[in-house]
Amino acid sequence: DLFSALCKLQDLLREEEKLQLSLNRYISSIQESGQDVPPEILRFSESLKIKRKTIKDGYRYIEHPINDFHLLYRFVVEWQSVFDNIWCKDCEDTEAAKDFNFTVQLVSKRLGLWPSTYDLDGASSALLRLWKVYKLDLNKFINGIVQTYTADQPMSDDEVLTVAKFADSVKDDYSEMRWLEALYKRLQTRDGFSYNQTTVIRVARSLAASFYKLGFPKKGILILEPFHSLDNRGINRDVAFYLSSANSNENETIPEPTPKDAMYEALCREEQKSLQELAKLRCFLRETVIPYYKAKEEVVNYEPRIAIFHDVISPTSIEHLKSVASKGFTRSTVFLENTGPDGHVTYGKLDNVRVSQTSWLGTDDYPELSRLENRIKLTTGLSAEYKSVRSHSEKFQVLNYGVGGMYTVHYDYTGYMLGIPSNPLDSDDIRTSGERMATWMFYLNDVKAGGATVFPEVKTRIPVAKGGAAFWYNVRPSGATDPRTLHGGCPVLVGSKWVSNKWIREEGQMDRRLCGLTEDAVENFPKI
Ligand SMILES: O=C(O)CCC(=O)C(=O)O
Ligand SMILES: [Fe+2]
Repeated sequence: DLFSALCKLQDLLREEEKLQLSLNRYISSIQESGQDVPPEILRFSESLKIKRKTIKDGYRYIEHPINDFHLLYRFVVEWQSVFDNIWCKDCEDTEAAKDFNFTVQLVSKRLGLWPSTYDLDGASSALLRLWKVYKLDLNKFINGIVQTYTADQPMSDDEVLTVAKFADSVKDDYSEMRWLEALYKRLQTRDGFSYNQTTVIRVARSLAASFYKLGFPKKGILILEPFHSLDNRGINRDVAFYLSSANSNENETIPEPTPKDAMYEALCREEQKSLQELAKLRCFLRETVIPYYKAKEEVVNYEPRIAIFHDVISPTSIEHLKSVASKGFTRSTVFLENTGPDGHVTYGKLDNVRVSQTSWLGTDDYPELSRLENRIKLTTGLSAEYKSVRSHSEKFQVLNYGVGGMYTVHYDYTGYMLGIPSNPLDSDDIRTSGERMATWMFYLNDVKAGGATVFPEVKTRIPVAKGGAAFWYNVRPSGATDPRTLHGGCPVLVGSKWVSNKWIREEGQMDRRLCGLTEDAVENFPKI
């Protein structure tokens, strides 16, 4: 979906300006010829004027989840209905309509794919995810408020209903109820609220139905009570139905479902280590082979050791990485076997567990990146040299997550050890390089809210800090994979997130990391 693809949203924002200009031309030429413009088109054009006026900085606009939702909603629902209105299949198009349709076709060509309901579903799913993971106040969220960041407009009633309907479609009854409830509350506090308004009735009935679905018919009856005097047939029927299934021992509160990855989500919100454990963590200046260079190491977990190295990449290198990576972005895949309908097996597939854009950069194409490889070697003692066969490391993988972008918990190791037949479809460089022994991950920007890297098995959290890097071993000194390294990237709440992975392989580390004498040997790190 487009929701978390930053550059795609920027394209939409830019192309919308062209559509807007063209629509204005269409309206004035219809008016000049003395005809009437359909009122719904005039209404849309007026509201668009107001919405687009506040977009001064397009980049800042799409950093907010509610703005992103607005943008996609406009394309999938509102613009679509304008097109349907102006485009006339069986009649002779007027010059004005022809001109407008021509612009639409041009824009459509430039965008490649027009945003679809699939993308809007992705956007709804992202809003639900952010609300749940960060336990956002829903009344504020639908009004566009996330911490100190406010969207240009609150969500419209129809937009909130879209998210509730999506929750219903994926059988997330609890979320559907909460979103309808928040909308109903908002309607109640609005000037001119009245029980006989069609929107109010519609939302109240949907809310009552969702209470019923959750097994709380009495709450449904209570919601519909103020509407009794209307003597509305539909409402009366609903109430009679809920009455027939109500029983006296209905609970007061509706239990909130527990999430599948509760520790991941808790860590995304805040650190979960006890104060005693936190008190033992230390920062070190780690000696390197260069006498005057000591690496700033902050230990965030001892067993297994997970560290942040601060200030290991300069702003210039960061800009360079980002700019070359942007040219080659594709939607990230995960390393999964995927059997097609014809039985043909491919590796890597699109999946909602990993929502980001990816680009691979090697020293074969960008020799200047060897300086960064040297920096990693200097700091970790491991060789990060990229080679076309028996490589010591993989290419730099640059990732860009937009709002809602994330990577659910996973292991970085592949299960392919040195000397063991590996994925035959891997390229020569890494097929011959063994396991992903260690992960080095540069943080290339600051994220306004969200986006931490978290390790649920060891209750460890790495907040994003530009210019730093995270480092840990995915295998023990013996070479056994270490499941305690389970980790994930938290959803971006506001802003965007840029990181670059460098996976260090077994090959080439022979005399750099000692294997120890026992199966469970650990490195002799300084300990507190
Ligand atoms: O973005 C993050 O914080 C984690 C990324 C990650 O774990 C990966 O790309 O393997
Ligand atoms: Fe990872």
